[in-house]
Amino acid sequence: MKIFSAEQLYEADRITCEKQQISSTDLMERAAGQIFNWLNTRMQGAQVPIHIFCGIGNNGGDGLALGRMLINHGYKVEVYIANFTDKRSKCFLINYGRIKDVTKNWPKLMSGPDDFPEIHPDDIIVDALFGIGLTRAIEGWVKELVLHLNSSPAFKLAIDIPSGLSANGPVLDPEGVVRANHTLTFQTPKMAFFLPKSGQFVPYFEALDIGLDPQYLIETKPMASIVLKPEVKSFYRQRNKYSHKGDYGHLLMAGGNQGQMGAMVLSSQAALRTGCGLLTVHVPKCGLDILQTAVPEAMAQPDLEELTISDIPVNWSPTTVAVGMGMGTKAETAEAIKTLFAQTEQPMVIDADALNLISEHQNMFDSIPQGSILTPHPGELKRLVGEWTDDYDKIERVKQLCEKHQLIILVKGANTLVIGPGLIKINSTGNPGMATAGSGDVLSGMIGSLLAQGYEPIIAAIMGVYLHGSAGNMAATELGFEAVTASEISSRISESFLELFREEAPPQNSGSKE
Ligand SMILES: NC(=O)C1=CN([C@@H]2O[C@H](COP(=O)(O)OP(=O)(O)OC[C@H]3O[C@@H](n4cnc5c(N)ncnc54)[C@H](OP(=O)(O)O)[C@@H]3O)[C@@H](O)[C@H]2O)[C@@H](O)CC1
Ligand SMILES: Nc1ncnc2c1ncn2[C@@H]1O[C@H](COP(=O)(O)OP(=O)(O)O)[C@@H](O)[C@H]1O
Ligand SMILES: [K+]
Repeated sequence: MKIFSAEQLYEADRITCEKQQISSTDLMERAAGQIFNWLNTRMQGAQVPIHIFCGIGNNGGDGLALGRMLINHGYKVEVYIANFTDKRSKCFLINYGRIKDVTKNWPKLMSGPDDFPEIHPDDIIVDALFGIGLTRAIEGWVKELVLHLNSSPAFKLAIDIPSGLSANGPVLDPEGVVRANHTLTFQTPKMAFFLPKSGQFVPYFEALDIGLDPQYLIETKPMASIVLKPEVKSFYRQRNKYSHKGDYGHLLMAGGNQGQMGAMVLSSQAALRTGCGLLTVHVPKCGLDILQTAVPEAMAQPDLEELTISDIPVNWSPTTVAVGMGMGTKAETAEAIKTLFAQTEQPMVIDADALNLISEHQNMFDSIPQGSILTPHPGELKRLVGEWTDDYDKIERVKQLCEKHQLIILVKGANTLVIGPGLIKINSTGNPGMATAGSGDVLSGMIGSLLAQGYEPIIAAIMGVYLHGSAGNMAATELGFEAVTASEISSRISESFLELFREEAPPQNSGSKE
């Protein structure tokens, strides 16, 4: 599913009106109609007071149109207008006129806190103050209005986007954002819904189809896109009946040091469960017994050193390499990584301490094989790209690095981003239970395994992140967030593959007869 910027959505609106020969007020009517349908389906005429707070732009126009539709269907509605300027949009004015035609209870013009209404906890608030046209932080008494709404426990429904959030820009004032319980957004979700600083204001959203021009939506390159099951399913490659383990790649995994051998155990198990044909694990001598005992399927290649990694021989040409998990950052390890990069041309997975070493020796960037996948967690990412000012600055820094060195870099967390040259993919699986030690090691093993099986690096990254989150979701469903461990995620990798092919149950017809 594509994510468009506010600018692209305005363009889509314009083209839609042009091609479908409708006015922007007609399009607004369609949009408000979709919100009305959503509410009407759920409320079934219930006389719960609905307070609609409108701004003076088109988001406010949506609110007015919705108010009219609800009034026409007998709902108990109060409409308020934040009358902070005379500069009202055309569609707002048209709908302001139209609502006055259907009710004597005209919208109440608010010009300060004295005009704020009391809201009962069981009422419903509709937030139509600002949409994607927000250009600056909400200030003055309008901000006080936002605080007033936020102080109410009433259910808050935001139209298009919670007021105070920019569709694709940083949060300007976290206090001045409507804390909506649910957001009904038009056509496609907005970037803000998926990034940590702004996403927290959008706990639940639904995208309502308002019939924007399909050709524009298909042909326009989005700013990002969300990875959903059908896309991942389309990447999956069926196994050939006559295949053998040599067909599924030989992954070399290098890492571990005294006290952190578990990382390699987790990665190795995850790699095998993700389907690579052969796995060789390169660990310091002290890790040999641990690995051979915990992961009997893997071959082990001991380092020359007892406690750390000092060389990673690849003269036997593994299909690909995943390096860095629990590896430590000793000087001899840095040398081993440099040699590994110099001797390898194929893309590899680079994680954890290998990333920390690259941060310390920035000239190593030049020798990373092109197409490699870097899997930093937020701390490692900061060391790689420097301190960012906001989520968008973070993305920009990562994009530049990807483009400069032709790399794929993950921005891990809720909604992990997979960023490659010219592309941003947003993962849709995963949960806070996955914020647990070793969960990233499982992910590196999975991506390394997919890479070894011949999936293109960008596909391996997207697929690995999706399946990892899906396995985490199944673990959380069974265990609850707190009890999710990296091993529990790993043990559900098989389920995450099977789930790709599970058909959704058809909707139950509650009115059906026996
Ligand atoms: N046909 C269509 O186009 C459709 C559009 N649709 C709807 O339109 C919405 C976008 O509408 P919009 O562009 O009118 O912007 P909106 O968010 O209502 O506010 C803009 C106004 O607020 C002002 N302003 C901004 N920030 C401010 C601040 N902090 N404090 C104070 N003022 C501030 C700004 O003033 P300015 O920045 O120019 O000074 C301007 O006057 C979209 O989200 C969707 O709901 C749907 O109906 C589908 C069809
Ligand atoms: N709140 C969250 N929601 C979804 N996924 C999360 C969340 N927190 C962490 N994760 C996922 O868990 C993994 C954690 O990786 P990382 O921090 O590298 O773990 P470790 O270093 O312990 O192996 C990442 O894949 C990340 O996307
Ligand atoms: K809004």
